[in-house]
Amino acid sequence: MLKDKRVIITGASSGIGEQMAYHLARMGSHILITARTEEKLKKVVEKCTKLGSASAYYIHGSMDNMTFAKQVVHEAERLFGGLDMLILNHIGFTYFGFFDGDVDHIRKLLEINFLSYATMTVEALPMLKASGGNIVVVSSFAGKVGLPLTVPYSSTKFALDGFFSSLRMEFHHQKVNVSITLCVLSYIDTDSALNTVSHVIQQPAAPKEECAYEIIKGGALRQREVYYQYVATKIPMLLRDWAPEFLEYLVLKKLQRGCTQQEGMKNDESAKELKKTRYCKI
Ligand SMILES: NC(=O)C1=CN([C@@H]2O[C@H](COP(=O)(O)OP(=O)(O)OC[C@H]3O[C@@H](n4cnc5c(N)ncnc54)[C@H](OP(=O)(O)O)[C@@H]3O)[C@@H](O)[C@H]2O)C=CC1
Ligand SMILES: CC(C)CCC[C@@H](C)[C@H]1CC[C@H]2[C@@H]3C(=O)C=C4C[C@@H](O)CC[C@]4(C)[C@H]3CC[C@]12C
Repeated sequence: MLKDKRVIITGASSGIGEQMAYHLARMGSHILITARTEEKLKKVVEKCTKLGSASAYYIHGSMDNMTFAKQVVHEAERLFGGLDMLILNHIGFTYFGFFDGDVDHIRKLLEINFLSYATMTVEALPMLKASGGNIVVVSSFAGKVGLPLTVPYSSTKFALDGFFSSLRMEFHHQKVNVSITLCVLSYIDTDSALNTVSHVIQQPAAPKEECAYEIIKGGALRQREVYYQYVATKIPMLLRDWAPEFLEYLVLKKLQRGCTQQEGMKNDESAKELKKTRYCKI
């Protein structure tokens, strides 16, 4: 289904985005990837070409700049003459820890994680309407359920649900033949996730390769939502709607247990660990 399709993937220099690029390359798609780090993008493009992509290009820049967000879409138009799939996946740098009161950080993160998604969607819509294409939005369990330690991040992911779920309904009503797939992910074993939270979160992380495949499949099949890993995200979603207090109790109990363990730490090494948990890169 994806052979010769023209696809943009954002945040594809590492992690799930990088894996999506490799899957699409094997399927023979035309690929335009983007992120900030040019050297990494170059390597991903080289690998995509070897894997069999119909063509592979990159454009580097930061998604806190809406002019750049639009430029990425224009580049696809220039290179491919149209677009079949827009995969929105990048996220900006944030901390994994208790909310520190920094509202400017929320504003900045909203620009990268949310406003650039809306900007690219608006810009790409004429091409997607012409092709009857797909918009794929990578979100998180933290974009469906409020979780401690992720206040700014979670806010941006909830915003995506509001924007894209509402837009999807308007598309149905207006008979716009563009699908919107929102992906609700659990903990995935990307380097950045493992570096950030593996010392805090005990549950195992799911494989990024399979995760990337499920996201692409959901987009190509025009599913409204993708849940990965299915059980780890779907069961708590049922609790969210039918027993919210019970879900909150389970999450808080986990957090409480983690904090008690940390408070019990006395030596220097453990104190360092605690500091890491409060202010970590996401
Ligand atoms: N891993 C996980 O456990 C989970 C991940 N997700 C979601 O999956 C998606 C991918 O996550 P993951 O693969 O782990 O993340 P990574 O950190 O591996 O990848 C993030 C990508 O975004 C790029 N990026 C970072 N800052 C900017 C910026 N300012 N402008 C443009 N691009 C930027 C990075 O490249 P560069 O630094 O070169 O710009 C990189 O390519 C995200 O939407 C995330 O929310 C959801 C749930 C769990
Ligand atoms: C029923 C539950 C208690 C389920 C809990 C699920 C928890 C463990 C899952 C759901 C969403 C996940 C976070 C996420 O969305 C994105 C990122 C960005 C990445 O760079 C670093 C890891 C991080 C913070 C994930 C950490 C693990 C989270 C909180």
